[in-house]
Amino acid sequence: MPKTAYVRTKPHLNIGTMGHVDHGKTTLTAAITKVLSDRGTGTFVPFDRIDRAPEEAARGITIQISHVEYETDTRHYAHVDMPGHADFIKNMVTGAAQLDGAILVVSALDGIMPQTAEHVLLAKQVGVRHIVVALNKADAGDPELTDLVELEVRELLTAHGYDGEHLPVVRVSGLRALEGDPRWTDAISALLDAVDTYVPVPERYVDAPFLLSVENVLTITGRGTVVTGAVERGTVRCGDQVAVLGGETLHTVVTGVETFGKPMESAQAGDNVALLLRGLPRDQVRRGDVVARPGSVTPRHRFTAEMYVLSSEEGGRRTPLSTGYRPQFYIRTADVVGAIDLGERAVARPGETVTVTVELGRAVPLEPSLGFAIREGGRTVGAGTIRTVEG
Ligand SMILES: Nc1nc2c(ncn2[C@@H]2O[C@H](COP(=O)(O)OP(=O)(O)OP(=O)(O)O)[C@@H](O)[C@H]2O)c(=O)[nH]1
Ligand SMILES: [Mg+2]
Repeated sequence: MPKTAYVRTKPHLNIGTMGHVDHGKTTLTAAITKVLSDRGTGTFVPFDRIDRAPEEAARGITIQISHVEYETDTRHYAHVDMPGHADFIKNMVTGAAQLDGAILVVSALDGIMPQTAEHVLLAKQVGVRHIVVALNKADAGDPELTDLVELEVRELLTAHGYDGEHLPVVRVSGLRALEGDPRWTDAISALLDAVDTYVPVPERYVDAPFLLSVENVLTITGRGTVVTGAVERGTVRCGDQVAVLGGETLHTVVTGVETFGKPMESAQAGDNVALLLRGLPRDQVRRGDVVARPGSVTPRHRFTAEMYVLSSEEGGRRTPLSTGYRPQFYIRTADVVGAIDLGERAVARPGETVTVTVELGRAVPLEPSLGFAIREGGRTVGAGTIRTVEG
């Protein structure tokens, strides 16, 4: 079946909803697509199409459950609504989401809750530079209480290094907007205007060698193996030779490039894409592998980094960690065990920033200024930035 090609007419940005469980992220995401489909620049994606498991999505090669796409007058957006708290953590710390900006959803009825704070902290650590706040459920909240919630949210954001005083806070009701109530569809438009104006178009490294960190691997019957993810840098087009860096380095050719089910002539840094790879067996590539221009990156085991150890209030450890500690490292979309060496320092206490040397259990492409998070027993206990790569 012929498909309409993707035509790049507006800058593309990646945004997403974050916030405490049940504060209305998915409802708001659905409401945004509804308002934009009424304006004629998007397709309505109902709640239950956003909130579902990836295996259930069988259409096209780019379906990623939690991604929806839409356009405002000035931009094309890929919007990721992470289905649950665990997915949020995973996507944020691995950089899979690669958000240029985020919509922090806070229920006007409940105010700041533990995951509100945790998501703000993580967003800051993974380099999300711009946050717009949606005070959701404003239809049901008392306006004075909502004022207090707004103050509280602004303070939280300021405490984490965001411009809490000035950043946009918009009162919305995802639920009422979905029902078509004009007061609340207008509020969604106001939220989108705030995102359009407050989140700048980021600098894209389109001239750098191509690199994509694999988020998902799919098999399309009759076509082959497809990898999905966000292009971190460079450009890629059909016919390009690429290296797949995982266990061992494999060489292949890109035979299809799509975004949201539409073929593209060329994808560039920032785009969410699916790449069809020639003759690559499904079991030869997995989440966390890197697809890159051949010769442009080398997998490595060892690096030094500055690392922040989360305090227990931030959901981190209560006890210090010491040399020999072996947490899971989340680097791009990869998840790999690594041993920490603190050098002359005996221990690192929660709340401290330390310099560490890390030896990973498996080689992955590394480079200075790349971010990572460390997790143990299902929670994030630290986050850092690579300073030097050693071998
Ligand atoms: N009154 C009111 N209720 C809302 C609004 N938005 C969402 N809700 C309700 O809040 C509940 C949670 O909404 P979701 O959109 O699933 O929340 P979520 O943040 O995506 O939840 P998780 O993905 O589980 O973290 C549902 O029962 C919604 O109907 C709103 O604007 N007003
Ligand atoms: Mg949800």
